Amino acid sequence: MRKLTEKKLVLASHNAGKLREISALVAPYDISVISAAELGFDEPEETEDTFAGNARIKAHYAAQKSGLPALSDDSGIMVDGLGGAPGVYTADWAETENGRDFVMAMTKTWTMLEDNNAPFPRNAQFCCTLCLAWPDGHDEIFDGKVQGSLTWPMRGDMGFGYDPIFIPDGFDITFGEMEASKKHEMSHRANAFTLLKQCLT
Ligand SMILES: O=c1nc[nH]c2c1ncn2[C@H]1C[C@H](O)[C@@H](COP(=O)(O)OP(=O)(O)OP(=O)(O)O)O1
Ligand SMILES: [Mg+2]
Repeated sequence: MRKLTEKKLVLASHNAGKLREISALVAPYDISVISAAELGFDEPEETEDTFAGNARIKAHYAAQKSGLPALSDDSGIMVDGLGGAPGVYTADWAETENGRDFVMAMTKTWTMLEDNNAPFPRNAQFCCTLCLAWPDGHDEIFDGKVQGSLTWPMRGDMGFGYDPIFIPDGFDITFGEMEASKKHEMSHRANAFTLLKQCLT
């Protein structure tokens, strides 16, 4: 396992919600971060069908372009009653002509569960793969998950994406209703980051 000796890191994401969360997770480590979005990098096409495959594409792309180590996040929600969909395609399900619409994507997800008469609890898991890549082509990969169930209607306006309908196991509030500091203790992203920490210390 390679450690990050550099004190500068590119966050290889264009998602403001993720950037906010990853910045907070990295904050204690005395590493200055800049996002691929701030550097004006375009988004590479996510052509793989696994979280790790797409995380690798994003991190290596930003590391090559910047000449700095880069950290990417590929994530999504896997819904049991939909055979694990939308999974790697979570962001794609929200795509419209006018950009992403997660209210539409969540409505579609719930409607499909209703149409399937899916039993309760409607279990789902958030998955996150973090990839730390260096300009020389080396990378380290870490996976995190959090189990929970889906609820309807949407609740809470904190967080992003599917947060308003996801209740993590052991709680009675959605990620949309949860303080960021609490989500950072137990989310899929936090769990992957706990493993990544070995590269930072
Ligand atoms: O904590 C989360 N809370 C709610 N929703 C979430 C979360 N984590 C991932 N998600 C959903 C929304 C996101 O759009 C998609 C991942 O898609 P994914 O391609 O990995 O990210 P993205 O395109 O939004 O940003 P980017 O690729 O620039 O990092 O899964
Ligand atoms: Mg993406």
